Amino acid sequence: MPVELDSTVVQRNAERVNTHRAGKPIVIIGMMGAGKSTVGKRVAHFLNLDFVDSDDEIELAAGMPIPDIFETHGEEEFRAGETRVIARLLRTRRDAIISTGGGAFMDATTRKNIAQHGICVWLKADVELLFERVSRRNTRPLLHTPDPFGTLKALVDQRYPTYAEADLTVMSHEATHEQIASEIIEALAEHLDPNKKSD
Ligand SMILES: Nc1ncnc2c1ncn2[C@@H]1O[C@H](COP(=O)(O)OP(=O)(O)OP(=O)(O)O)[C@@H](O)[C@H]1O
Ligand SMILES: O=C(O)C1=C[C@@H](O)[C@@H](O)[C@H](O)C1
Ligand SMILES: [Mg+2]
Repeated sequence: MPVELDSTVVQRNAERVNTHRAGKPIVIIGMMGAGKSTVGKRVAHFLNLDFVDSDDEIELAAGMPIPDIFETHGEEEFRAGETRVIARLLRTRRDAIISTGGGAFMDATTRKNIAQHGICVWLKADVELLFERVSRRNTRPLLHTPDPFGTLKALVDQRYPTYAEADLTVMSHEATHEQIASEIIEALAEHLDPNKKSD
C-alpha cells in the first residue's frame, strides 16, 4: 500500500526550501530512468516553481527528438548543445526545477555552472530499477546496443563517482512519484535549513 503523504509536512518543508534557496534553481541530475523528469515535475508543483527539462529544451532548439539529434548530428554535437542549454537555463530560470539529461553532469563546464548557480540533487537508483524503467520506452539512443543492461551498468559504474559531487543525494526507490518528490523536498529543507527540525 502506498504511504499517505502528509501534505502539511510537505508544505512546511517546501516553505523552508523556498526561504533558503537564495533565488537559486534546483537542478536534478542522475541516470536515465531515475525519475528526473516525472518526479521533478512533482517537486516543482509542491514548491510552486516552474519546471523545465533540458532534454525538452534541446529538442525544442533542434526541432527534432533526441534520437534524431544523435543520428543526424552525433553525440558530440548533442553534448555541446546540452552544455549551452543548461547554462542558459541556469541564467534565466532561477525560479524553476531544472531536470537534466542523464549525461549532462559528466561535462566539467556544466558541473561548474551548476555548482555556481544552482542547488544540485542527485536522484540515485539501483541499476535493476533503472533498467526496468528505461525498458518501457525506446527513446534512449545510448541503450540501442546488443546488451542494453550491460551498457546501462557500465554507465552507472562510470558516472556514479561524478554524480556524487552533487550537493545532496536522494534515493529513488519503489514508491510513488509524489513520495519521492516529498523526500527530495525534505532532503533539500534539511540541507538548506539544517538547524530547524521538522516534526
Ligand atoms: N517513483 C516512481 N514510481 C513509478 N515510476 C517511476 C518513478 N520514477 C520514475 N518512474 C518511471 O520511470 C520512467 C522514467 O522516468 P523519467 O522519464 O522521469 O526518468 P529520467 O530520469 O527523466 O530519464 P532520462 O534521463 O532518460 O530523461 C517513467 O516511465 C516514469 O514514470
Ligand atoms: O544518459 C544519457 O547520456 C542520456 C540521457 C537522456 O536524458 C538524454 O539526454 C540522452 O538520451 C542521453
Ligand atoms: Mg528526463
